[in-house]
Amino acid sequence: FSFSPPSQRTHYASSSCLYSSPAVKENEQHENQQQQHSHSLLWEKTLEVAPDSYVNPAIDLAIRPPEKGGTGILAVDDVKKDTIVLCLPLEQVGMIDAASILDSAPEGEDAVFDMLNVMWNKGVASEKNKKKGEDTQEGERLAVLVGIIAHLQLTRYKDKTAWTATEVKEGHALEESRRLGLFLDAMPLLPQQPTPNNPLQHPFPTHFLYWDDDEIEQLLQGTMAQTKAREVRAGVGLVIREWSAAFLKEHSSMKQSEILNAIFSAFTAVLSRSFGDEAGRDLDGAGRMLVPLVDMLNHDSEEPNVSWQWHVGEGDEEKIKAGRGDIAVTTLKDVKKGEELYKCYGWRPAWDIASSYGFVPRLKKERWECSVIPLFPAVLDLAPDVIATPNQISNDETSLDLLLESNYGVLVKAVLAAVDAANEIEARQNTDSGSEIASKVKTDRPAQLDRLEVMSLFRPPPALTANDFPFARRQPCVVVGTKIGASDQITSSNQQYHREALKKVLPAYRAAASAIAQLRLNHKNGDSSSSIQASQMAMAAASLDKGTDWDEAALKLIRLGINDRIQTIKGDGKAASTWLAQSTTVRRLDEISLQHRQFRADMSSDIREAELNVLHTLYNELNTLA
Ligand SMILES: C[S@@+](CC[C@H](N)C(=O)[O-])C[C@H]1O[C@@H](n2cnc3c(N)ncnc32)[C@H](O)[C@@H]1O
Repeated sequence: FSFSPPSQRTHYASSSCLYSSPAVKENEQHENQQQQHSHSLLWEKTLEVAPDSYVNPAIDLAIRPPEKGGTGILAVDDVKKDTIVLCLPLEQVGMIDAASILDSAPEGEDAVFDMLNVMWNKGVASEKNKKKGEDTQEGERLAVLVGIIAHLQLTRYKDKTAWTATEVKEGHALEESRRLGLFLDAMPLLPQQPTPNNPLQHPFPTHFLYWDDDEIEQLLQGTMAQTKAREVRAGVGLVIREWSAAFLKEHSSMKQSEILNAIFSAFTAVLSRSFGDEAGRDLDGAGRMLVPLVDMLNHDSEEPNVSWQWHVGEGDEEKIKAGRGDIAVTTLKDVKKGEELYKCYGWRPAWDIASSYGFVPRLKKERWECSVIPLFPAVLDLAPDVIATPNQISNDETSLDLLLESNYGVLVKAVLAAVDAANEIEARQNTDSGSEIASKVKTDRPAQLDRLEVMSLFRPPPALTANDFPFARRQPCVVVGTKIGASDQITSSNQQYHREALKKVLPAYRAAASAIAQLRLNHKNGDSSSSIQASQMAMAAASLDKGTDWDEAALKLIRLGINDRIQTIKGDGKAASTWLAQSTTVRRLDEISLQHRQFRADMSSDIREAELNVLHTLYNELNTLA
């Protein structure tokens, strides 16, 4: 990519038009030029106002043409391993976190801050009273940060575009939006109304929040990305409803669509640029914050060459807790002149990176990926004769399926309890025998995959019973991850990872097999209302129930489940091309919209491919196990 020194740098695009067409119309050029300077301005100004900041002379900001991925940080000279290349004192650089901005907001002055304060305090209170195993309130606190950004950006927009004094109210929002102005400018925002000459363009067209509903449904059909995208979009819908009164009050002179745009783009900014607060300052480290400059580092999970950490002297823990530490970026290896600096945003599978960051990392050699396998796949195919005579099958299938459906909560809890029991036994056995290989895999595996997670996907109603089930139902799935390679080559260490991944989820399938057996039995005995006995499932999962060989049933369930997933994800493999073809024939879209569609179609293929890769890999391994 091109890089020119600061004095004569060509300013291309900020993240706000990362993916938009390089062919800018003339009447948009002035506006874009303003945006084009935003990252460099921010870079220079941040360092100027933060006298204790440090930038190694061997690095500089790289602003590249939009098609090359926007801003990044470049080594302009060789840098040795373990060198600090950037160190920023949080106190001086204008970082944004919810707590500090809300703490200084005077009560009763501003309806948006008041509302966000209530939401924040509710989150904090429930976090404190949280029982073990309950979900954290991270989503809500992330939303509060979004609300703050949207509010400050709208205020900044009015302030910058010279609205009248009555429309730009003096107060905390105006002060903060001026203090953080350049940082806010470097985030995506699109408050203007579309006009025939200036169509509304998405500030971040690859982000799921900007896909159309039919794109989510058609292109992502069956993938985990679809579930995640639906969740994020539903969450945004909920907060918008909750926030609309306060936002309309504070920004009464703005159009509703402008407020909506600001909230949407603030969501993409927070999802794609915020950090977890590792200092634990904000209750268990669940709070998020935005830090300028450090947020210009792009992602590489396979070969990151830098990492960031809190930088404090001995005895400075109190400083970190109060959000006054330095954030330091250090090289992990020797970096050559001209190379870009990449950090790893954390181990996250393709669908997850896509839903936060709006891109799918390309696989260069091997990486951790995950997919889900249904716990109760195609239950009805298992052995219908056990529950009914052939001519009763369709009715009885329906009722057995209903039984699974109505026992959903109990089932999932029982499966998790069963897995805990099995893990305890395994842990005891491991301490006795001290398995070296197992412990190597344990330390290498990303923490997310070391715990078993059950999540819900939606599945369409079965064909036979569509009339009885005109609604999509939840399907409990187990998250399974393994290391996959860019090629088909399976190294022996990879094989070990696949095997461990299957071993990890086996207890869940033992429990599921036991549950299905119990439900069938109840059903056969005419007792369709009894719930499943968790204790029995736990015994089956841990193979304490010596009388039954649940392993065979469990392996069969996994195999069926993997097949089920492969068919669902593959089933719509043609969707992207059909859908793209419609763009020109049916929809007659303009060039930019077509380009965005192409981005989305490509992303969806990458997401599908990553999930299918995991599933095929595990299926092959299952065959060697059996
Ligand atoms: C924290 S920002 C990094 C700076 C960003 N490039 C910018 O222009 O401001 C994260 C965003 O950068 C882009 N990004 C980061 N790593 C990337 C990669 N490996 N490939 C493509 N885009 C990437 C994505 O748009 C992502 O949402």
